Amino acid sequence: MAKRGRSSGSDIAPEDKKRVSKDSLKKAMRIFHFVKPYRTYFALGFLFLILSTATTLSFGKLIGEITSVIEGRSPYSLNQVVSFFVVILVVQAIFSFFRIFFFAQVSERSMADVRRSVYGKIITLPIYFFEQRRVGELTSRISSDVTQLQDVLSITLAEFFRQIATLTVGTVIIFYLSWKLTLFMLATFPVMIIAAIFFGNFIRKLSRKAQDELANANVVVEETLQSVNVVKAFTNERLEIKRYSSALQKVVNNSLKAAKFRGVFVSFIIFALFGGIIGVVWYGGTLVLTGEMPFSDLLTFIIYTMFIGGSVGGLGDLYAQVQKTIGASERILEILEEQPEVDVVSEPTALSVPVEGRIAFRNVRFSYPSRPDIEVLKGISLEVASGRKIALVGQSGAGKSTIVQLLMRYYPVSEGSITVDGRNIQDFDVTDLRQNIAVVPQEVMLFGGSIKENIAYGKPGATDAEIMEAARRANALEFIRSFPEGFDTVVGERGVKLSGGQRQRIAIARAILKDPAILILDEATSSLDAESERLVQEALDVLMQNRTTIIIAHRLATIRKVDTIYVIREGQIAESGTHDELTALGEGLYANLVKLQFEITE
Ligand SMILES: Nc1ncnc2c1ncn2[C@@H]1O[C@H](COP(=O)(O)OP(=O)(O)OP(=O)(O)O)[C@@H](O)[C@H]1O
Repeated sequence: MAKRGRSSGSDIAPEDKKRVSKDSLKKAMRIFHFVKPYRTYFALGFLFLILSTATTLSFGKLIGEITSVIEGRSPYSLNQVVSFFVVILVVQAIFSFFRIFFFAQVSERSMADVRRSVYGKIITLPIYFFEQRRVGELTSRISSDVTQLQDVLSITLAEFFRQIATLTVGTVIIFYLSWKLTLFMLATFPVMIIAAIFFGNFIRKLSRKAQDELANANVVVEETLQSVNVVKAFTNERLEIKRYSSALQKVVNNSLKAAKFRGVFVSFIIFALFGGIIGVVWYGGTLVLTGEMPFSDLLTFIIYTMFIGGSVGGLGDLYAQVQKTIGASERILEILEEQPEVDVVSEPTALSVPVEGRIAFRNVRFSYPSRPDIEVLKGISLEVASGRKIALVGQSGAGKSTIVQLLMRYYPVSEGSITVDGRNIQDFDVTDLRQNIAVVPQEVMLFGGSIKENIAYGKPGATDAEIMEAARRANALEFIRSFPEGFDTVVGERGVKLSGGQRQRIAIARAILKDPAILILDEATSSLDAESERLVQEALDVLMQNRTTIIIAHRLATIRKVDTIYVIREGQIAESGTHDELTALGEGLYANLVKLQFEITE
């Protein structure tokens, strides 16, 4: 029944070329409301950031002071200054520790909150949302986009502040030391700033492209590992390696191109920086020689100039970080703003009146949101009285699964209505509705965990006795007991592989435990051996008792006893009636299907 989401390459990552405008910043800032609960930590972190930056900034002055002592122009002794230096170093270390400690508190906790919210939102979104996205794209929201935000909180923000503080305080200090030399030095800066902005932008675009290419390459890995059986069955290992290699080659080409420009950029900055320093040393030396400036001031000046140069160089990088973060937070906010279909915030309340399970489809028309031009259901009307059983038969692609997906409210109908107990399903709380429906799917999916946990998925919190009783009624007790660990046997990806029939009986046990008014059976297309078939059929008979049941039937032998059979053809009901009525039609569709299956099984 479950169809895999259609994936399209075009929507892999919404473009990230966000300009750092006032608007985009303001929008991205909304993500900071996740920081609010931790604002005390944040304030403390910031305080220590200011203190540690101030102590770092004092190093330049201290080195100047030591030179002053050597020149014999200081009232302090060398030991005094050096001891003070050591004290400052220790204090700086303590400040830095607390800065990191408090910022980590904020970033780790708030980002876990972001991840929780994003996951909570994603899992409650309607099915059609997942058909428009790749799973990899969604997981990268929770992993890499949030990591990007986390980096900003833990590193970038501190760096940004440090650079700005260094820039302003440093400039004030050097102005104070010698305005002439400062003006001389500042002459080199505009060149660097213009180059930084120009190159920075360009390099960022290139890196972004390389990142996209890497994401594309990862999609190959993800898809093929997920469906490794298919790859192997078609012996397409070589083909996939080739596909991955060519995707990787694109990554390498792009990254190398970006690296070339980054190399030019960095060497230019280094050249300009040291060129500036040489110029400053030359001019400063002249000032010292003419007696306009003491040598220790020149040394202090040079150290601060280096500080300032470093922060200007770093600002370009930080700008890129900020841009990336805006992109990341916009993508996260986009998901957070989606409309969920399930409310997980308020406690679920029990329905005031239990559902009886009367189902009616009235002239239901439907197109999948991903393919609005193709009408899959073209006016389906059917009724099932409470506790009755119907079967949907018809060729593959006729629309059988779609009918039950609409009943589950995975998608809204385009026209017409579906009612349960006379009430439109749109008016139900979606959780209430689905709590009253159990599905035994074609392909039973087991979660990694014990058999007990897998059965309890039908009713979280069920007691051991309830689980065992459900397993017994589902004819599953015997095979479960045959495992040495019994109910604690781990199944799923890393555990014991269960056979198709065993998995189905687990699904039946789940449904028995859930005890819903409405049951949907999607018959497995692959047939089981006679013994398994008997066990499953017996379990199903138990499960179906007193429940409204819709069977998506592939093997007609199993539906002889149902109350009404609906033959679906191209989204319409072509025939309906009991098995006997329909076979009596002679040249009818159902009669032909029966003949066909009969011939095949013969
Ligand atoms: N999620 C989807 N998005 C778009 N089209 C879909 C989706 N699921 C099914 N379809 C299309 O809707 C039509 C009906 O599919 P449906 O799965 O309901 O058929 P079915 O009768 O259950 O077939 P089968 O017996 O093979 O499961 C098909 O043409 C199918 O391609």
